[in-house]
Amino acid sequence: MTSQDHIVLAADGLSKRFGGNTVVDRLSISFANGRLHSILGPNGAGKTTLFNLLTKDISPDGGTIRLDGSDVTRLSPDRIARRGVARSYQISSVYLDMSVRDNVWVSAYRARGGNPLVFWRKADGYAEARALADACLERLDLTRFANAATKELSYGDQRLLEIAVTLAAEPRIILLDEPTAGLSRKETERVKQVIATLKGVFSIIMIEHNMSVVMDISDNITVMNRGTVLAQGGPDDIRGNKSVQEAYFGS
Ligand SMILES: Nc1ncnc2c1ncn2[C@@H]1O[C@H](COP(=O)(O)OP(=O)(O)OP(=O)(O)O)[C@@H](O)[C@H]1O
Repeated sequence: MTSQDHIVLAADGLSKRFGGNTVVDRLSISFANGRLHSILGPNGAGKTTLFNLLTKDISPDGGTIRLDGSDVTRLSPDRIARRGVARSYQISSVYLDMSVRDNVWVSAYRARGGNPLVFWRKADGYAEARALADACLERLDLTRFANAATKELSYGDQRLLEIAVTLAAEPRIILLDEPTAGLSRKETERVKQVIATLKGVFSIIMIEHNMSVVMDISDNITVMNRGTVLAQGGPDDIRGNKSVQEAYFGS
């Protein structure tokens, strides 16, 4: 077995209802180590709800979640995060008035157990958090903007900064929620290229509507519809899948 065969995160029979509405319906899915696994599906398919369940931001009504084979269904979001699962959100979560480096540094410092509000005391871990922040900026190709105010970045670079902030928690598994939403074609291309460089280093689960991004960089794709799995496979399998074409591409 190679390390890429190792299943880092898996859900089995996962369900979530809101009132009478079953939004995730006995869904089973697994994510392999170091792979980029995209989740596709029409609006309301249950993609974001699946993310919320995997990070335990909400609790399932049924089913189990396993992290490295052990049952984490009842763990808190904090405990899940401490075991290496981190998430970037659809809505921008960076502080616009802070410098680019400080945004990442705050995340690095907090993830290492420090309180960013007392950083001027130069508590233990300050220098390490700073080095980690700089490494995250480098990985996301943002080093040249480190001292700039975040509000001066293009929207595309702000989205990359959000990923840098996510990486500052030193996760093994990252969940990206529509990383190219609202970006121009050029910005989308840049974000796509940078995400591609994270493959292999991290296990990535990505909700994304942009079909060319998904097809170009994904190792695996799951298409969801009405809370269930409509199809799973590599980009070529999904492109050629008739029920996906009918349900999702409308042809
Ligand atoms: N907290 C909630 N309370 C009630 N209904 C909810 C809640 N969260 C999501 N839903 C409903 O669950 C369904 C699935 O929503 P979800 O956001 O998971 O879909 P999605 O596939 O991520 O869609 P999109 O692509 O539009 O983001 C929708 O009908 C939504 O209105």
